[in-house]
Amino acid sequence: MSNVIIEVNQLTKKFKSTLAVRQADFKIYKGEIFGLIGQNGAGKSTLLKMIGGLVYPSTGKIHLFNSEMNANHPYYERMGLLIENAGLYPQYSAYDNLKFVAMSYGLKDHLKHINELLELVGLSRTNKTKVKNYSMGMKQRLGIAIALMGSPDVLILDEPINGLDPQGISDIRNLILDLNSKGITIIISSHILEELSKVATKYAIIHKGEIIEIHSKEELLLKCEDRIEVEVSDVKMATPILEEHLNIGNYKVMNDHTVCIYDSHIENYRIVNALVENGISVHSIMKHKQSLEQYFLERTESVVTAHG
Ligand SMILES: Nc1ncnc2c1ncn2[C@@H]1O[C@H](COP(=O)(O)OP(=O)(O)OP(=O)(O)O)[C@@H](O)[C@H]1O
Repeated sequence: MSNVIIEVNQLTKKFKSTLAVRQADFKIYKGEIFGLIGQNGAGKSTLLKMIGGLVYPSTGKIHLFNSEMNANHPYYERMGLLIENAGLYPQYSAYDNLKFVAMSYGLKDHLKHINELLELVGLSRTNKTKVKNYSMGMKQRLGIAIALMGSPDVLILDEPINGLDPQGISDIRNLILDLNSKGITIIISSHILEELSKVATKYAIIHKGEIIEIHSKEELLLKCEDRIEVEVSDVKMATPILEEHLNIGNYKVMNDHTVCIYDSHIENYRIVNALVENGISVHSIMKHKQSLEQYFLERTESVVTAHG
């Protein structure tokens, strides 16, 4: 049996003249914590809304549990969503909020699970405290409890740590790991890679509507180690040599004298030899370990690649 829970093929969403998501293609496997990372406006929410059935794709397909999705598909019941705000009733307690959701979704059977859910998200001691007096973190945890109401197999969380204080972030992170250990596949978006890195097992970088890279955690960490910074006399003369003599396409010009090469297989001496033999002075060459955040920012700025 396939472990693929969600598969999107050539998924595109256009809002009038805005291409919010362009030809997204990926699979999410059972048990993963799939991190979607992108700057503001990159298309994260739109992509998650399409997967969650809240926005209809312009073109492309979504398969959930090996079935092609269409509007009103019953498989949507196997997904819990926290996208934008959870639509809480501020004048009521967490318990009452969950009760209202259970009633309005016709999930009467789930009423008996409310206390378990409150326990799970760490809100069991809030008793009659009104939601309007909750911290942002508590509201987010209640939003997650609501998303968990129908005992979903997949949980979609859009920027769940946005605006939270360090304690709130840590609580949500622990909750995500706990839920995942109970078998729930999680899709989570953020614009902070460093934060996502504390939970995600897979990373998709979305930039201007396009999924530009997908990596496992191990691949991403490896990528961050593989940056060679070369300081030369003239960077404009150096880059054609890197391309033509060493077939290096994945680099970024940092300034007039510095170029960063993102290629793990090339030895330093080959770079130095090629440059020097072609009349370029090499002032320094150094392998750098990059922070995840730097890596993400550089990927989503103007990284020069072989194909432009
Ligand atoms: N309903 C809509 N109508 C028109 N344009 C939209 C709509 N929803 C999103 N967009 C546009 O699509 C693009 C992607 O937006 P989206 O909200 O998916 O990005 P995001 O990565 O979630 O950003 P943010 O973190 O700021 O929410 C943006 O240019 C946005 O203005």
